[in-house]
Amino acid sequence: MSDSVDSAAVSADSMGVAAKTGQSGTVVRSTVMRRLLKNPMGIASLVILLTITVLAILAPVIAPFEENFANISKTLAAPDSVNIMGTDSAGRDTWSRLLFGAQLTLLSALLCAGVAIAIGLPAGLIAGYYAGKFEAVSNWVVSILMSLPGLIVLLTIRAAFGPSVWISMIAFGVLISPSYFRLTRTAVQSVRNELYVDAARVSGLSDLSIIARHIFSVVRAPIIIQTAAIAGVAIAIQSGLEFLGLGDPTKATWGVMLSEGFKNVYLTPILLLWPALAMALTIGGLVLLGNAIRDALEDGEKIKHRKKRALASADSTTTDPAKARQSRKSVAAVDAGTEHHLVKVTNLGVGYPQADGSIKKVVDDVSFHVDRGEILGIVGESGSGKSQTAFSILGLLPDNARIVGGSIQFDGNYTVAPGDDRVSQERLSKLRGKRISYIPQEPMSNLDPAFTIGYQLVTPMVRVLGISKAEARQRALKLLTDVGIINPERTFEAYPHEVSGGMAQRVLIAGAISCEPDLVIADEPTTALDVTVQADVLDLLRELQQRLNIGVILVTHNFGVVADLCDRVAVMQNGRLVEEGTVREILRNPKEPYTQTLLGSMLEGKTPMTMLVSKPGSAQKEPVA
Ligand SMILES: Nc1ncnc2c1ncn2[C@@H]1O[C@H](COP(=O)(O)OP(=O)(O)OP(=O)(O)O)[C@@H](O)[C@H]1O
Repeated sequence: MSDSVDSAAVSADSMGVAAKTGQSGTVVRSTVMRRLLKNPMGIASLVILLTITVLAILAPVIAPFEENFANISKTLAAPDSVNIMGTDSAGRDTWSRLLFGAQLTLLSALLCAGVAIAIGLPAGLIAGYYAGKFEAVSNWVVSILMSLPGLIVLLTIRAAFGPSVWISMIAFGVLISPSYFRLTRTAVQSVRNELYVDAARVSGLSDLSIIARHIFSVVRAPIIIQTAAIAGVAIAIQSGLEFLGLGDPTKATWGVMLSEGFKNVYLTPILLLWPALAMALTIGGLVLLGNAIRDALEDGEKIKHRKKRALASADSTTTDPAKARQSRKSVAAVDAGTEHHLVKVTNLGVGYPQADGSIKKVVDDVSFHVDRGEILGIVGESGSGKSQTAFSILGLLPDNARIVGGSIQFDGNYTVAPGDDRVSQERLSKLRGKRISYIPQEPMSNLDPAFTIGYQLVTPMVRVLGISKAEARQRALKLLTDVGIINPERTFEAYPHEVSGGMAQRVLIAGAISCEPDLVIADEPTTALDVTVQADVLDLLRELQQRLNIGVILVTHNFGVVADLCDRVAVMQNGRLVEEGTVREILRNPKEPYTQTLLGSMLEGKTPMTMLVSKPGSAQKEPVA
């Protein structure tokens, strides 16, 4: 193992220690609530809101009078020992009405925010993640809702259904739901194309799991802030309607009390003070709480998954992974009459529609195959179509990409059948993460920063292999050891930012082989790594491929990597496959001028390729010359 990996492991070790001791610059392992309570803003808002909530709940017990009990012999009275906040113009006790008003105010704010979230959040998640027609229709509905004059709609509803606070708040919740929709959709769009979302898809997670795990965690904090703000607005709107005399006169609410105080402002100005103070404290408390929770959540995400891990180790249900694997494999039957290879790409064409209606081909008439236990290198300069070919096999082409010809078979089954214009996601979702896995180019961008490495390894295994979390944890630790990570326990607990690029790539390799795939597609797996780590990662890849008898497609622009690692090589230029053969053939006798140029640029001024010296029983190749 290289020094760099050692030092990376050491630095991760030291981080782990620091995390435990809570030193600055490290992840502080505390609960969201603890973080909230460390924040003066959090404490102040919690004290205010909890006090108001407790008082509202206990109103029937602690209020000295019924909300509408009127003592007409004591109107507009100043505070005394019986009526501690005085009475209104009908002789009703202000303190009692304030308490009952708190109940109604808080519940109506909750109802309004709940309705808005129930409509706006799922719609925003679906529109942001899937886009397409649903997004177009949602945008249309949202535009209509936003163009409605809210106050007039509320007045109309009040006229139609009577002065019910609940109906007004449901209507207001619907009117305000576009704010949740837009917030959620924008947040989802910002992460939808992140590599770690693609990686999650490749690891076999369903869309629902990806939305719940990777996408929802991004929108959660803004939603909480928004909810605090919207609850405050709901209180203000509800009180405003009641202040205008449009509320239910039989109910004691802060808006009605405000109106009552306003009418008597010259006689008893203090009547205006109490409901105004209650509203200001509640709305201010909500805003402060929203901000404090947002701050706490930024680290709280990590806590949640520690708890999940603790539950995982307590989980005793186990399933035999070998059986799970066997049952998975039995699903894939070989189509009769097809020449059998692990992957067979036949005359594949991929294109993108252009503004003038034409389709620009970026992969054109490409054919090759890969079998178990062999490594095929796809080599070519930047833009030659290597990644587009690999993404066609993985089903990760962008939405606007079109299959313009040919077919792809995996283990005899078509994932792209002749005549298809898109990769069948339905067929591929049964294979991705289970039988086909992916090692990406940029290790850091392919790990979700919000989840620990262990969590990201365990989740696909539980799902795909059907094993318990405890067993998946054991397997993940073994895999981390297998890929040369010195302290697997610590790496398992670490977040992606706590490990080096080389370690992150090892983690992704561990993830790629975790569900015992038949095919691994590695897209420039060493490009983003320090040169000192590249050789280690390639060695690891070769060792695992031989031990597990996996088929590998290695996308690279580097003939040196091909020479060191691959059995066969396909050379691509401008979307076309110009030459294909065994590595020895191509390196010894390149027929195409393009291949000769590529080889020449690699060899020019370089020392002889010592890695090509053959060793009996080894996978290394003979010298070029
Ligand atoms: N979403 C897209 N829309 C239109 N053209 C695209 C899109 N993605 C890729 N292309 C084009 O497809 C061609 C092949 O790209 P591809 O990513 O496969 O190249 P590559 O050989 O993998 O290069 P690199 O080594 O730089 O990744 C390029 O000309 C590129 O501009």
